[in-house]
Amino acid sequence: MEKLMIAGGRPLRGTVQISGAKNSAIALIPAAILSESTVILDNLPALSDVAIYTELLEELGATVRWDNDQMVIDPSRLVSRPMPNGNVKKLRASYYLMGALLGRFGEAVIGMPGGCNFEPRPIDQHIKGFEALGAQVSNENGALHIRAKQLRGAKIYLDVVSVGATINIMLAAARAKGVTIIENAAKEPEIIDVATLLNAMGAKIKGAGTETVRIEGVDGLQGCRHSIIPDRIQAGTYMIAAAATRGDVIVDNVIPKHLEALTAKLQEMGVHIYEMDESIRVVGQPEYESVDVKALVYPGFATDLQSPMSSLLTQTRGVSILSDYVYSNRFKHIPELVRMGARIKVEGRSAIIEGGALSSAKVKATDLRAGAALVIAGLTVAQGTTEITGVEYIDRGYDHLVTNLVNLGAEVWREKD
Ligand SMILES: CC(=O)N[C@H]1[C@@H](OP(=O)(O)OP(=O)(O)OC[C@H]2O[C@@H](n3ccc(=O)[nH]c3=O)[C@H](O)[C@@H]2O)O[C@H](CO)[C@@H](O)[C@@H]1O
Ligand SMILES: C=C(OP(=O)(O)O)C(=O)O
Repeated sequence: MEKLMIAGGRPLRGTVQISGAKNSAIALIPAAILSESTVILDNLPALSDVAIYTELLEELGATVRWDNDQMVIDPSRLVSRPMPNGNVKKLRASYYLMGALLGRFGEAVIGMPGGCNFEPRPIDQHIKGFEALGAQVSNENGALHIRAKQLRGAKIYLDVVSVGATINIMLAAARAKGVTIIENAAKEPEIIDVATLLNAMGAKIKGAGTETVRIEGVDGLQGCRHSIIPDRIQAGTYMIAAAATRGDVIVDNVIPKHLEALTAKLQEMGVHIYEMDESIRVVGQPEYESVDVKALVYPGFATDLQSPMSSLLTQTRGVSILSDYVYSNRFKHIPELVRMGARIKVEGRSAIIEGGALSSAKVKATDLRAGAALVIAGLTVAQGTTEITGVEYIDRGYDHLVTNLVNLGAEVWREKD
């Protein structure tokens, strides 16, 4: 096991290149198996979740070649083998194998997914969708058995706006007979990315990115080449880190529109932001106003940026209220920030954050974005060294983190724990 060491207090300065989006990649890789011929994914991030997904596809019989930021997936020999345990339990997104295998073979046996455990992550809406398409679903010894003689298009109204359910239903419906309409669908950019890949494979999907997605099922899908969208959460994390360290950073290879909720909030605090076509420059200021932030479904403020944002809010000169309306208990990073001297109280789905300087401490990342929050906090601390354990969570979502931060002038390194 390794730990991350940060001697903070240095403003980040320079340019950081953002890789492809984790939350797209972990849906696009399973989506590729709906095809019977080779799919090439470009702009792939070098993340542990991607490595685990590669193994999952290989266990199912696919041939996968992953070189730098490109993955070549040949799913022609893939079979729908039961996957009750093992790698499926290591990541939340293994649940996309349910929709993909169901779409291609009419059956899937997949263990209940794992992933970052900040609070329960139900999949009832995914199951409701599969059932509406004509599948029979049963939970046997912790694995879902999903079978359909023939998937048939249906109208599905999601009770909650869910990224995972929207994508999973799209995957299965892509090869159903007839038309499926998903109402109250999630609108995240990663959903558009999956629909773009599927359409390039020959699917007929319209409306991805709106609350109504229409999928006309087709008999077969073929290979294609697709480039993954930039990771808006990594980009947002570097933007927040630049502001928190009073730095001056160009975050490059981004789609600025995907970051609008964050940009607006940073501007409200007093951070200077300059948007260009594919990059955003963030210029930190000596003092910031406190603000209230509500994490919501897209295009609202992303729940994945809520934890990193909490560290920045400790740098204001007032009291901020940070609420999460997607995951009401996603606050496991708060006790660790308090260990670093932050004055934060959690009340219901909100953290009440009083501005003030932080100090170095030994802290633990308990999930991916909690880890990002602690990195940002550590970067702001001028005295001493912050030690962060639980680096394996951070590796799920931030590729080349140490190199990127060092290139921006930070003093950060990894050590054996
Ligand atoms: C809408 C939203 O912001 N989704 C985020 C969520 O996606 P993720 O796909 O994990 O979560 P969903 O979008 O599916 O869930 C949104 C909400 O719906 C609830 N729910 C979901 C599915 C279901 O079957 N039943 C149910 O009740 C969840 O508990 C949650 O409160 O976490 C990901 C990783 O942190 C983020 O990248 C996504 O942007
Ligand atoms: C928690 C996250 O990932 P996952 O949903 O894949 O566990 C995240 O991206 O912040």
